[in-house]
Amino acid sequence: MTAPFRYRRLSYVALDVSDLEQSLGFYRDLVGLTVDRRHDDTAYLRCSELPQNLVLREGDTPGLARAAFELESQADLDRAFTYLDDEGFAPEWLTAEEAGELKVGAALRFREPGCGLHFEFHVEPELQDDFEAGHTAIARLGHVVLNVADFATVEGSLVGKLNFLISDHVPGKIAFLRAFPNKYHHSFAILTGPSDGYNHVNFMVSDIDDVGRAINRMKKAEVPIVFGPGRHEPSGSIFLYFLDPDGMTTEYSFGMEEFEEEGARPPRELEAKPEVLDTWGSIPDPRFGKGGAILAHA
Ligand SMILES: CC(C)c1ccc(C(=O)O)c(O)c1O
Ligand SMILES: [Fe+2]
Repeated sequence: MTAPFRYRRLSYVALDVSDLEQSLGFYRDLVGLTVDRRHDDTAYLRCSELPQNLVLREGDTPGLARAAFELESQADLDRAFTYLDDEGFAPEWLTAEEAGELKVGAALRFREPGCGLHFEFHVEPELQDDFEAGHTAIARLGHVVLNVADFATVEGSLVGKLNFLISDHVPGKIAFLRAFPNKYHHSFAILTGPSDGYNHVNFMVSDIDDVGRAINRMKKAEVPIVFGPGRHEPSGSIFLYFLDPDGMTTEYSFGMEEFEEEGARPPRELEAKPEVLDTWGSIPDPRFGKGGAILAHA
């Protein structure tokens, strides 16, 4: 462990979409998120007690604008700022107004140079303890995945500098990363690809029936299902992937391996073969994980 800060969890992801009304309808009515609030061209949706798990903004290019992680304390955030600055990540504090819009106590942002993604670290999100799920028992925002052209550099930065631990990997091709000391098998993953891009966002559901019901709901709404249902070997989860109105991929998954902070098993080296991605034998549609850029702006 090199960096002097501890993650609490993946808090939210921000996507630019081509048509806010259309995407809002998709993530609310089909994925099952709740719209918490809207300001101008931006909507804040949630599936948990956090003030947002997905931020949607209308923009010219659909894609991933940022991934936001909650750190354990203000002291972690302060140490992270100094460390990131020293390491050349050029972090910037959000203004009080921006942090207020996000309903967090304080926040910083920086751009990871290897993949170009903006990361946000924040603390003290305003929690709504009586939050109730909609038609789907989404437990939490699970993970976000990127396609990266320079896999070794990005993996080196995330693991060597930003406190992610490898839970499992296909060496040089896929890395499933947990945000230490968060217990979930992965909150972030990278796949090698010809160019940098957004692969998918995942929501973890707490009932296997939510996956089954989603198959029929998506089919009825003519939403393309692009992979699954199946079971991932790495995390052990049952999954389903489908496309949003801009062709960006969303995953539902049920179940995931958890790790203790101390004494966790070492990372496994997995083979680069289709059965690792789905032990039930389905094959991804060519559109899986292809829609959406990693955006130059946060
Ligand atoms: C097919 C993608 C890259 C994938 C593979 C495995 C898991 C898992 O073990 O949970 C995922 O979540 C994935 O998105
Ligand atoms: Fe996933």
